[in-house]
Order: sequence, then C-alpha cells, then structure tokens
Amino acid sequence: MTIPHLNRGDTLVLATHNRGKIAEFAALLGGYGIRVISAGDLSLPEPDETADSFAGNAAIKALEAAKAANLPALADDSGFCVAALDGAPGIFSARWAGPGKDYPDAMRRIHEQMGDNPDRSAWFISVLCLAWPDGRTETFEGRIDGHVIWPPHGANGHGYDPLFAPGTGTRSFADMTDAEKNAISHRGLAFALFSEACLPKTEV
Ligand SMILES: O=c1nc[nH]c2c1ncn2[C@H]1C[C@H](O)[C@@H](COP(=O)(O)OP(=O)(O)OP(=O)(O)O)O1
Ligand SMILES: [Mg+2]
Repeated sequence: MTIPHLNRGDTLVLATHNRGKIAEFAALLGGYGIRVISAGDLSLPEPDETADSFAGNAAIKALEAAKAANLPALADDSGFCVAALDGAPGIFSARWAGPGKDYPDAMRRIHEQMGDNPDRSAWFISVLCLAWPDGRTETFEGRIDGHVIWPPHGANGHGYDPLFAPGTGTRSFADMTDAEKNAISHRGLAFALFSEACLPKTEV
C-alpha cells in the first residue's frame, strides 16, 4: 500500500501537548508549505498512554487527534533510556517526572539509581505516528546514543535534555539550539524518515 502524502497547503495536527516538542517540530516543518496546528490549539484532550510500547502510544495519540480534528495528525512518543537501569525510564519517562513535570527531580532519581555503575550509556527513542481520520497509520523511529552527565547542564531544550550528552562529547542536548539538536536527535532522525515518506519533495 502506498503511504498517503501531505501536500502543500494541507493542515497537519501536531498531536502533542509538550511545548518543547512543538518548538522542535516547528523548526523541522518550516519550508514544506504545510499548515501546522497543535492539539492544544484545538483544545484536544491528552489521551491516556496505555500501550506497552512507544509505537503503541504514538498510535493512540495520533489516531485520537486525527479522528477528533478530521485531519491528518502527527504524534511523537519518546523516552529516555538508561542502560544501567535496564532501559528505564523508557516509555515511563513522562510519568517519572510526575503530574508536576518535575524534571530536576526525575533527573536526580536517575542519577541516584545509577549509583557508581561504570556504564553511563543512555539513549533517546522517538517514534512518530502519522494517522489519518480513516484510521490509516505510518510509524517512523529514531534513536540517538550517548551518555548520562552529572550534574545536568544547559539552559535550552526540555525534559531530560540537561542530563544527556550525545556520542562521547560533553555538550548536553540543553547546550544546543533546536537546530543543532534536530540535526542529530532521535526526533530529528525519525522526522527525516517521515518527511522522506510523507512530505512534499522540495522545500520552498
Ligand atoms: O528530546 C527530548 N529531550 C528531553 N526529554 C525528552 C526528549 N524526548 C522525549 N523526552 C522525554 C520527555 C518526556 O518525559 C518523555 C516523553 O513522553 P511523551 O509521552 O512522549 O511526551 P509528553 O507526555 O511530554 O507529551 P505528549 O505525550 O503530549 O506528546 O521523554
Ligand atoms: Mg505523554
């Protein structure tokens, strides 16, 4: 089956309530001639993320928004995975920060639970799901490997960005601009697959 495309002038719902993601997607989607509206702009509810995988939760969010808005919708389900914690917090990354989205506390708990484990490796995963109102979906996955740094540092970004440095470097994601991060991040890599499959070919 061929994947349906978005065309210039089409409207795409960003099925997320995370402002950090919205800012990154705004930068990634510039130049394709697609109109973008967020779930918050449409007062869509935040669905319960009841699946046991990134892909499952991305599909829940994308399908609910696509059906409610009667428009194609793009969701991101993502998380921060620490090797020394057997991949935790993983799909529970947002829930680790609690209802108050207390990321300093979530980062401190990761640091404490890692103790002096010499394995500092960690990675981010992003699964994007594009859903259509008729129920069709396509998913795209990106991953970036790196390591946990302590103390966290950097003033940009969101979530666990201050705790993570990609590759073997010392700059955290929170030390980077959105453009620098998008060029290498899990979300940027998943977006590149999505744009190749689903967006108009030439940028304006
Ligand atoms: O680039 C990132 N930089 C830092 N932290 C990140 C990143 N990417 C995912 N994360 C963390 C944030 C959240 O704790 C979890 C995603 O959870 P996730 O449910 O997909 O997003 P969310 O609840 O914040 O917003 P929403 O579901 O409305 O899209 O992983
Ligand atoms: Mg969420």
